[in-house]
Amino acid sequence: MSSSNAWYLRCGPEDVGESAVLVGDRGRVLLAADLLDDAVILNEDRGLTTATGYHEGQRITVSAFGMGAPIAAVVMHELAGLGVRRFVRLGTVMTLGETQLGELVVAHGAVRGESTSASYLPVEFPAVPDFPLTAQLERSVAAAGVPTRSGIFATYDGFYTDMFETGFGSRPVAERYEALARVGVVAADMETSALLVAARALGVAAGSLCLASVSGADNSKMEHSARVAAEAELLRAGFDALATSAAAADPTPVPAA
Ligand SMILES: O=P(O)(O)O[C@H]1O[C@H](CO)[C@@H](O)[C@H]1O
Ligand SMILES: O=c1cc[nH]c(=O)[nH]1
Repeated sequence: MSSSNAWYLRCGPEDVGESAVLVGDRGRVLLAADLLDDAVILNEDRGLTTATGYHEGQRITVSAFGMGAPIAAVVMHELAGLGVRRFVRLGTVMTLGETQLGELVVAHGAVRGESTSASYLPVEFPAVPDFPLTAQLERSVAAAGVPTRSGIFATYDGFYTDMFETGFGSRPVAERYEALARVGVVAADMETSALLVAARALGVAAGSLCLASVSGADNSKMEHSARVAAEAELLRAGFDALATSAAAADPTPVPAA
């Protein structure tokens, strides 16, 4: 490892690819390491498990941040500092509107209901993904043949205040979700808008592709085995999009490690 290690990720520029996947659950990094070629686990400090491997000859780093926008932005910021140029968030979301459990959902933008993005750019700035990377995500999901949908996400900080009706939020959740669904919001999560804005500030490309795993209408969840299978599809589609985008940006074949 190099002497220019990132503060929390504790790895250096030579340890990461130009493409990265950001996941919440560290178990998804271990699943990703199984799906990638020649994967190496780099770090498990603070649960920020990070691995680098290859997909279609392209080097891809996968990092887990746990939950929430502040730490997701820390991980993106450190990876960008190490030289990562394109990011895809591969996570889970809650359904809004017509979105069905089990669908893979591509973000065309996100409502900035979290606070982290304002530390990067003022609230007037839109949370929008990189458009070529997003178009590639849509092609990769379509090629995988899994049910898919694209639309606007809404991102929040408060799991038990903004996303679930517990009586502690400042506004009824169902009322807000219905208003958002009426104007085309298809999913809610806790990181997408922060990552899209941070990426614009950091000068890197970012997109978000997530599995709709929890219903925003009644809080029902996908059954465990179906969810595990769908998460593998999610990772494969994300890897395919990143590898295709990397190959288009630099047509020189990358030798395996
Ligand atoms: O599936 P991951 O990537 O963890 O993402 C989602 O799951 C967590 C909440 O259950 C939040 O981090 C949310 O955005
Ligand atoms: O309930 C959920 C499910 C996925 N993602 C979230 O942020 N919340």
